[in-house]
Amino acid sequence: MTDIASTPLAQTIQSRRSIKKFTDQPVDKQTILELLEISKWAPDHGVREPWRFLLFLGSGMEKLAEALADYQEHEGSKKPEKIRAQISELPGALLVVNQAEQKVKKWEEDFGAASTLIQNFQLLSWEQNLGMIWKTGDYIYSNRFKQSLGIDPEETIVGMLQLGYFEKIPKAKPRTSIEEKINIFE
Ligand SMILES: Cc1cc2nc3c(=O)[nH]c(=O)nc-3n(C[C@H](O)[C@H](O)[C@H](O)COP(=O)(O)O)c2cc1C
Repeated sequence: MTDIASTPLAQTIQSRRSIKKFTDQPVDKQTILELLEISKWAPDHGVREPWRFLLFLGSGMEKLAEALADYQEHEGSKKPEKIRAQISELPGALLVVNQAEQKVKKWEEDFGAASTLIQNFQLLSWEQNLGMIWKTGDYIYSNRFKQSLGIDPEETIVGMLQLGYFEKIPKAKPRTSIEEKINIFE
């Protein structure tokens, strides 16, 4: 019988961690495109492919940094320059944006589909030693932030993935045994 926990996929799922600190190693555009081409094979109700992406790499990070600094300034933050510097220094970021959807059922299905695509992307990237963290700050709901990046207010930002290569893997936060979370009817 196969030992489920020791398959390569099981190992990748369990060892992946969110990464916040990256090395200076640049992230290659072609690698990201290849990873996304595979990640798109996600479960997706109606195969609506609700997503589109904004990829920022290298000096392109300044556009994202500017949008975030502008958002923070508008919100009354005294330190917009801090966020500008933090974001500009990142090797890359990917914004996952879902199409406008008014019906709750479809919106949730689309959010679920994009989330599974993101997890595919996280796991595949992990295999390539490319780390990331999925960020959902308040800015993702801001029309001002959206508009400064050409995102329609009706579109949904599913997440901002800050990404890059890394040296240190953070310790895993403990997870509860599924036995404590399941009711079985048999
Ligand atoms: C929908 C979603 C939103 C998240 N938003 C944030 C965020 O805004 N800031 C952050 O530090 N981590 C965020 N995370 C990452 C979680 O904090 C992280 O996955 C969790 O701490 C477990 O750590 P691990 O990914 O290393 O197992 C988010 C994760 C998900 C799935």
